Amino acid sequence: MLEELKKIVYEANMKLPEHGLVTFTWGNVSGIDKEKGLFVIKPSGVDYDKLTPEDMVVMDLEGNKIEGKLKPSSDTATHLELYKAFAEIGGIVHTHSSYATSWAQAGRSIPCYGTTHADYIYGEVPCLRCLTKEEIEDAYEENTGHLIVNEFIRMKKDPMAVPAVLCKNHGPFAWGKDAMDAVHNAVVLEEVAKMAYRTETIQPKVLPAPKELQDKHYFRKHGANAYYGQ
Ligand SMILES: O=C(CO)[C@@H](O)[C@@H](O)COP(=O)(O)O
Repeated sequence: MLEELKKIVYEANMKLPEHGLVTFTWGNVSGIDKEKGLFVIKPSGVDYDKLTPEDMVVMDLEGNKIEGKLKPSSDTATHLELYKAFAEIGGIVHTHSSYATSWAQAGRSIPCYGTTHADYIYGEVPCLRCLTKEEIEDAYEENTGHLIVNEFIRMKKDPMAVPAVLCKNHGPFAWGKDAMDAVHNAVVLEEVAKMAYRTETIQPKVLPAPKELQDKHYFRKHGANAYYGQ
């Protein structure tokens, strides 16, 4: 079932250690088949060097395992809530990548300090609050998904213009139009987090890049008037 998607999601997962975004098994990637209403996700706690495409787990949007001999990622319910809320999302990545997680642990959103960030992410990468005691104790992963969805709606953020978020005291989630695009955005997020940290270290009083510059770089690559590339 979904052999092609399993292969793509497997390959997307393997990009995480390749890009230095995961230590041990600290991350997962999923991808959705929107027509079938099914998504494929990495199994929980399986070493990347032992992972195969056949190990990928197929889930439906009600949280039922449809195929796979292994347990799905412990973060499956978070992925599920994002897929249910945002139809544009085709792939999701969760990691504990070092710089993005450091910002999340500090409870800081990542300001847009330059065009590297603005080329991919419109405005800051928001850091959301930590879950409450009740939210943690009851359906933790599902509540993480609810928080991301509710906060994006409250902040009127388009998830395709801001394809990443930081969960306080936890770490980043990134997403994209498919699994590989989500990995691409997770790599960008980590680079941007690293650069922002260094920027504040070199100049603690630094301000975000001018709005006009952010707009120019974001919109020359995205939307109806984009002209970047071939
Ligand atoms: O957040 C955590 C662990 O704290 C998980 O996201 C991470 O270890 C990956 O878990 P899975 O192996 O996908 O279940």
